[in-house]
Formats: sequence, C-alpha cells, structure tokens
Amino acid sequence: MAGTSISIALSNPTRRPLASLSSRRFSPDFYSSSSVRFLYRPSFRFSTFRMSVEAPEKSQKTSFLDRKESGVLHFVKYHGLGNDFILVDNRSSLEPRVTPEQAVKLCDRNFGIGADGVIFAMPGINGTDYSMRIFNSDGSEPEMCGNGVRCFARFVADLENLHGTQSFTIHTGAGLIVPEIREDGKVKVNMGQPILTAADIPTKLPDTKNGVVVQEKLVVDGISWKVTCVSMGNPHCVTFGTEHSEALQVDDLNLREIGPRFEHHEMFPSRTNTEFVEVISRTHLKMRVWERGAGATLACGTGACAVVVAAVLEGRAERSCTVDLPGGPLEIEWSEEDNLVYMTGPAEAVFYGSIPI
Ligand SMILES: N[C@@H](CCC[C@H](N)C(=O)O)C(=O)O
Repeated sequence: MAGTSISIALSNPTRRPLASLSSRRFSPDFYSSSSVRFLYRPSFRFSTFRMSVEAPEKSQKTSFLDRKESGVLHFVKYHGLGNDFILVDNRSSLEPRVTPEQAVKLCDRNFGIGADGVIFAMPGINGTDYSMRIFNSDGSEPEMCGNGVRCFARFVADLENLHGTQSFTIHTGAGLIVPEIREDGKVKVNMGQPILTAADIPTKLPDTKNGVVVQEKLVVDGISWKVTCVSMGNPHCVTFGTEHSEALQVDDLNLREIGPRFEHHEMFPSRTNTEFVEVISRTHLKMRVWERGAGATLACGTGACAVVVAAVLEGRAERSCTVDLPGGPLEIEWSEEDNLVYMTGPAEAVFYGSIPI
C-alpha cells in the first residue's frame, strides 16, 4: 500500500441524484472531473489526513466499488431526509465487512465519515433478493430502518445498474420488507404490519385496550407522559403530550435532555426510539425523534410509521398522513385492508469514498 493514495469525492458535482447516473455507476472518471478530493495516507487510520486538489483521472475503467483492496472500505453515503447512512456493498458475504466498533468510528462526525448508521447490502436469504443489516452510530444493531431501506433500494439499483421503476424483496431483522423505486425517484416501502402487543414491542408497560399499549402513563423525571407503544420491527414510544398538557409544541422540547431518559427507561428492556408529536390536522402530523443508538436525528422512517399507527389508535388522525420531520416530509399510510404500513419518501446519494479500516 505504501505510496498509494486513496481519494474521497466529497460531492456529486452535478447535484443530480446518483441513481440517475447509474450507467456510470460509481465511476471515478465521472466524479473526479470537478470535485475536491481528500488525500491521505492509508496508515493514518482515522487520526489524521491531508487535503489536496487533484487533476482529473482518465484511465480507470472499473467501477469504484469493484476495487477490493484489503484494509480499505469503499462506501457510498446516502441520506433519507437528512437521516444519513454509510452504504457498504456486502453482496459477496453474509458477514458484515465492518465491525460494530469500526461502525462507531466511521459514523463519528469529527473523526470519521459521519453518519447515523452503517448499512450492509447482503445476499438474499429465504428466497429474498437481498438482506439488509445495519449498525447504529453507537454500534448497536437494530432490526430495521425505514429511511435506510429507501437508501438501500437506491444503492442496489445503482450497483446493479438498474433503471426506472424497480422493486426488491429484502430480508431484515424485522422480516420481509419490499421497497419500490418509483418513476419520480422516490421510494415507496411496504413496511409490514405494526406489532402492538406489549411483550413483542417490547415494553413492560401494561397493555390497555385489546392487548395494546395506548395512552399509558410513563413517568420520566417526575413528569407523567401519555405514551403509545408500537413496534415496526424496532421499538417506538410515541407521545402527544403529558397528563397535564396534551398539546405538544415539538420545537420547544429539549430533546438531548429528555431523549436519553426515554431511551433508557426501565419500561423498555431493549431501549426505545421515542417520537414527540404535534397534531397539525387529522392528516398532517409534525414530529421530532430521539433514536435508540443514534440520538436526535433529522428523520426516522420507522418512527413516522409508528406515529401514524399511534395517532390512529388514539383517534387523533386518519390512516393516511403527511408526517413532517426536521429533515422533511414522509407520506405514511396504514392500510385498513391488509394492516400493512406504507412509507413514501426520498433517498439521495451524497458522496462516495474509501477509508482505511
Ligand atoms: N432511522 C431509522 C431507524 C434506525 C434504527 C433505530 N435507531 C433503532 O435502533 O431502532 C429509520 O429511519 O427507521
């Protein structure tokens, strides 16, 4: 490796989504033409790097992600409404190419690439096209990730050089998930059925109506919150307010202070994601989220699904809603017909690069 250099292209210079460029895949020829490139010595290992501007490369013919040097991770960074992920081509193995400890370093916004999680595109199992695994930025492994699965769909379409509408079956820790890339580039995902029984969410809160945990009291730092618990494969605690004030103003919340207290509350044996929700109308909700293992994020797809399910269970909203998150809106529908939840939203490539691991 001595004497070689590795580059990270920091931006898509055309500002066009990467998926629309999929015939060039992740080709350095294209990306090096005008982007500022980072250059570092592989031996530096997260600690230091130098920056320089390089002349365009003309000679490389293979896809960027086809290069398989050991000790180097090639990745593409995507985001879904600002919920950002490092996507890794792991299609040759069911063993993640990054350990949880390495994921923590890669996700670090000062000393690494910076992301809310690392996602692995793996071979399908049980007859599915692909499997998806994810590590949160704290190294823990959740069962599912809604924004992540939209990014995953765009990533594999680019890897496989697929154009136009596409649909995949994906095995996840939450079971079968089916994203569909639409003509307009947005991704609609069949997120499966919500899980509502206390033991399966899991929560130690008592079930109220028909075995579900709806508007149950949860005391956090002496304040009685009213919460509804929903699993979309991963656990969510949804609140529209406290016993004394039902009308939350979500912009006023000190999420960094109260978020961890919900996440680690003794009522949630597997920790929990928490959504704080303001009802704008019966078809329009606004939320902020504190994610298990990732903290305050700009969006949470499974969280938005859980919010609509909770709002319906509490009689606050219709089954089809726009959910505003800090990073932008998601369209969520909880179908009465088949009990499935559908999420529609964007997923965008941000940059690609290589990093020593
Ligand atoms: N941001 C994700 C959820 C990621 C997993 C979550 N932090 C957990 O631990 O359950 C989403 O968009 O759903």
